[in-house]
This record gives sequence, structure tokens and C-alpha cells, in this order.
Amino acid sequence: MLSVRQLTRRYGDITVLDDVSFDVRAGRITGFVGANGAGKTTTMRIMVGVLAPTAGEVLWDGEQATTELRRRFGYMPEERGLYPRMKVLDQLVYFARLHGYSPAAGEERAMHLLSHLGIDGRSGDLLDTLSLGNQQRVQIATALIHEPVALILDEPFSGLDPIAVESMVELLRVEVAPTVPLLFSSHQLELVERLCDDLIILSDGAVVASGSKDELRSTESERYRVVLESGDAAWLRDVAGVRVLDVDGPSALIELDGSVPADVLQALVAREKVIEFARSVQPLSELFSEVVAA
Ligand SMILES: Nc1ncnc2c1ncn2[C@@H]1O[C@H](COP(=O)(O)OP(=O)(O)OP(=O)(O)O)[C@@H](O)[C@H]1O
Repeated sequence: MLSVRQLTRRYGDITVLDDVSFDVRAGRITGFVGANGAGKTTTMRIMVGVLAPTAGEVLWDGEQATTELRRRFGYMPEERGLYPRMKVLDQLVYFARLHGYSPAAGEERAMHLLSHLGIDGRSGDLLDTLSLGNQQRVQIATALIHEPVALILDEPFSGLDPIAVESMVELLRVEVAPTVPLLFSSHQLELVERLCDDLIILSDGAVVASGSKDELRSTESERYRVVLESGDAAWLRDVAGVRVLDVDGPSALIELDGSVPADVLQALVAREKVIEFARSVQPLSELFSEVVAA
């Protein structure tokens, strides 16, 4: 498990990270979200060791992460850092060799990743002749080239078309061993919602929520979407144990303050025909606005 504890980072008088602690568990995909300037990149750079924290530490299975270990992390920086005038395969083999691969093993690994990403046909091309999306695929291949023990990806999906996103997601699912903690930042909340198991929400340099996606979305009281056959659902406001959050004609979003769902449903059908009574899961975008605005 990869963890950060009480990370603080200051630039002069400005504190951009303030006492940040969280865990990135192995075998789970952890999404890292927060508004522009919240401190995601700063945190990730500290985790891989390219930036020093003002205070706090990065732990691996509870012990301080060494430089040696962090060399085995895979990192996709926000500012993509490849050689534009070098051929795609040559640079992947170059990075593989920096990690101790032989030229043949490096080439094999590189071609394996490129073919997974659907760009093996471009292996002999100069990087800057590829589209931005394809350059990004090469960047992810670079992060994976040495079979990393942990993966930290800063906005890996930004600017990609849906097919490229799918091939990258598929590659991560297949290539990343279940023992590898994977943290990725993104502003695409629907994508984060679909992909991640765990979530960390950062706001103004502080963690405002963290945990499994399901835990974070389950509110104290249960929410249900109710659709009546006709009329106006506003009368639900008078039903005991029900708090109405939203009404739109015959449909309403309600919260049950500890009351038994079956009892509430019974009270509703006694009065009117109910077409739908279904548990409603809070979308991530709503959770995000709630915790960031709090
Ligand atoms: N070298 C620096 N000197 C001063 N301030 C900095 C420096 N680097 C980053 N910051 C500030 O730290 C804050 C956090 O920046 P960071 O890039 O970590 O945010 P982020 O969450 O990754 O944002 P984004 O989603 O826009 O990429 C910002 O206010 C930024 O201006």
C-alpha cells in the first residue's frame, strides 16, 4: 500500500498542501479529484519523489518509501516529457534500458504495450508526427514500460477520444498487476465514477473526502426515486419519515430518515399507484460539489 502522511508543501508564505494524508490500496483504482489548483499535481510529484515536501512523508507498506523503491514507480506527468524528435520505439526501449532491461527485452515489452494501445504500426515514427492522443498513448506506455510497482498518472485521459480512453483503460486493467496501487487524477468525473474503486477529493490543498466510492456516496439516510402514475408528487412531503429533496411533476427524490423502505412504500401505494420506487445512488458530480463547497 502506498500512503502519504501529513504532507505539507509551502512556496514562501503560500501553503499549497496542508496536512494531506491518504492511502492508495493495491489492486484498486484510486481516483484523485479536485478543482484546478487544489494541489493534485503537487501531491503526485511529491509521491514519486521529484518534489520534496515541506513536511510529511510518503510510505510504502507503512515504511518510508526509499528513492530506490520510487524508481520502480510508474509516473505519467501532467507536462508530458518525451523526446519529440525520437522514434516511438527507440524512446520506449531507451526508458526500458534505464530500468535495466536488455535491448531485446525492452523492445519486446515496448511492442507488447504499443500493440495493446493499437499504435504498434507507428513504432518507427518520430513522436511529434503522431497526433496528441497517440503521443499520450506513448506516454502511458512509458509509464508502464518497467512493470512498475505503483502507478501515478496525472490526467492520463485528458484530451483523448472515447476509443483511446477505452484502450487505455483496458491496458491498465490487463497490464497492471493486482498488487499495484494505482492513483490517477482527472477532471472527468463521469470517467472517474466509472473507473475508480476508491476516491480522494482534494480542495484548497486539503483532503475533504476519501474512501471507497460506495462508502462516500452512501449518505446517512437512504435516497429513493419515486415515480407516481399521475399527478403531483408534492404530497409526499406529508408522509411521515420522508424528506422530499426534489419534486418534478409525478416524480420525486426522497430521503428516508431511518424509516423502513417497505413501510414507506406501503404508505405511498395506499394513496396512489406507484410506478417506480428505486434506490438512488448519488452521482459523483453531486458528491464532489457537496464536499468541495462545504
Ligand atoms: N513552483 C510553484 N511556486 C508557487 N506556487 C506553485 C508552484 N507550483 C504550484 N504552485 C501552486 O500550487 C497550487 C496547487 O497546484 P497543483 O498544480 O498541484 O494543482 P492541481 O490540483 O494539480 O491543479 P490542476 O487541476 O489545474 O492541474 C496552485 O495554486 C499553484 O499555483
